[in-house]
Amino acid sequence: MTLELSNCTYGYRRWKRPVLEDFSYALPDGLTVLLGPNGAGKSTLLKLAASVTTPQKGRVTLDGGSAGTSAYRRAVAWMPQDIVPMPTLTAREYVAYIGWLKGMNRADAWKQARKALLKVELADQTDTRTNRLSGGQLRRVGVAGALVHGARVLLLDEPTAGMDPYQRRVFRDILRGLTGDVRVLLSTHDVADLAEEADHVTVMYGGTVLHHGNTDTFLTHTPPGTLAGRAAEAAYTELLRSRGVAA
Ligand SMILES: Nc1ncnc2c1ncn2[C@@H]1O[C@H](COP(=O)(O)OP(=O)(O)OP(=O)(O)O)[C@@H](O)[C@H]1O
Repeated sequence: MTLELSNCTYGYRRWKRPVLEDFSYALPDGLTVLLGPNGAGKSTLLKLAASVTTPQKGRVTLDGGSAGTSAYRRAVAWMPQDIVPMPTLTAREYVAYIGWLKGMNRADAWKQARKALLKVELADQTDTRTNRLSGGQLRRVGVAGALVHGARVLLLDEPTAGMDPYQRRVFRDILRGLTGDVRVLLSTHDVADLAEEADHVTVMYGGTVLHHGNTDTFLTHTPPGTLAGRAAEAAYTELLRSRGVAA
């Protein structure tokens, strides 16, 4: 199963330089952590892969099938960077609605929404309206939304931002518990928290991929003498520095 962006160009404004230009990327198996400074293009890459936006040039495909088809949308889950609460919907209704939009029937979506909320430990908030949830709780609702339809590819935009340390751990356990050939691309600034969990690390800067490889290769950039638990963070900083890029 391969999700691929081939020679994609995408810009938000016609008169401005595109954010991604002739950009190609193939999502490897397992968990890939996407790192990069603010404005590097991480969210843009995730939105194109999620088929939320369409490239002005190039193709986005899953096993050769084009993005935008219902099969593609069903197979690919996206958690946006900003989860917008819907005041009229409860947490369970919100997650079920995502499932329904992804092609599930109402009964399945309703049932799976509860299961997904249990996974993110929000069983006690299923009937709470989404505008009454805290920022961290709302992000967990977003994670539940990405899990609800049993997607084969999860695209998660800063899923742990605003989560407390315990919930970040619950989230890591959810990732470890994914079974079968589920591929995950996850953008984060919590380098220390997630990069060492990953199978692969992609670092973006200025709309290009600065580094892409397995986590061991990424960690070879860690300077000697780095404190335990800081290896990923130090490797990231060193990598940017060695390429003349300020983090
Ligand atoms: N809706 C938009 N309209 C215009 N420009 C945008 C829009 N969204 C993003 N951009 C621009 O596109 C570039 C890439 O942004 P993107 O959100 O993909 O970066 P990012 O790596 O996800 O950043 P961050 O870590 O801050 O979330 C930035 O220069 C940003 O200003």
